[in-house]
Amino acid sequence: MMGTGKTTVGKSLAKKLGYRFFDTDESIERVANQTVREIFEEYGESDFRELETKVLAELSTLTRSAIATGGGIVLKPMNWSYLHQGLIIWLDAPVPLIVERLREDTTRPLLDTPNLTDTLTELLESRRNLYAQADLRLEIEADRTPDAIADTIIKRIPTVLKSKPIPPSKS
Ligand SMILES: Nc1ncnc2c1ncn2[C@@H]1O[C@H](COP(=O)(O)OP(=O)(O)OP(=O)(O)O)[C@@H](O)[C@H]1O
Ligand SMILES: O=C(O)C1=C[C@@H](O)[C@@H](O)[C@H](O)C1
Repeated sequence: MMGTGKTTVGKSLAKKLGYRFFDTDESIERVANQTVREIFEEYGESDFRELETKVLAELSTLTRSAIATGGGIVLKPMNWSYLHQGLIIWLDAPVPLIVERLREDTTRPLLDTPNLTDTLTELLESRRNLYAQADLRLEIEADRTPDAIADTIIKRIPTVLKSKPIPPSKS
């Protein structure tokens, strides 16, 4: 979900593990040479989602990488086959915390709304069952630093891997 810390925590996680870090939004912006907002405005959400799937397909072949995805990656069933190439982590932050973090942010077109709390609540509720398909769910509390959250993830990875061994990749 937007603003839960995927990019911030993902970078910390990658550093601690000695992995590379990628962000699907950033990759999309590089490929399209446009911002996410510009893509939404010029071509619409559907074209953005297609680009997102293409980028995810490429990133999912990489090994030793932490990948922060856009919060809407869960919407397309096809994306799940790519997500399942890795270990999927859901950062489950409460709406008031996301509101606090994103109040001043204008980069997310789905949040162009007069009532951020209502919009985020609706979005989260419509996606909750999809996010719940993740391999690991972490409840995000306001006072936890990105490093502390990354440490918790690292501690819990061995247990998750017992029920989901990650297949070797080609690259
Ligand atoms: N643990 C944290 N403590 C304090 N601030 C945080 C924490 N995690 C993220 N933030 C802040 O919250 C904002 C959103 O974080 P971030 O961009 O990492 O979220 P995201 O899940 O990647 O969002 P999106 O998917 O919409 O790009 C940023 O300003 C970031 O600095
Ligand atoms: O949750 C979403 O649907 C989105 C999240 C952002 O990271 C971007 O991928 C885009 O703004 C859409």
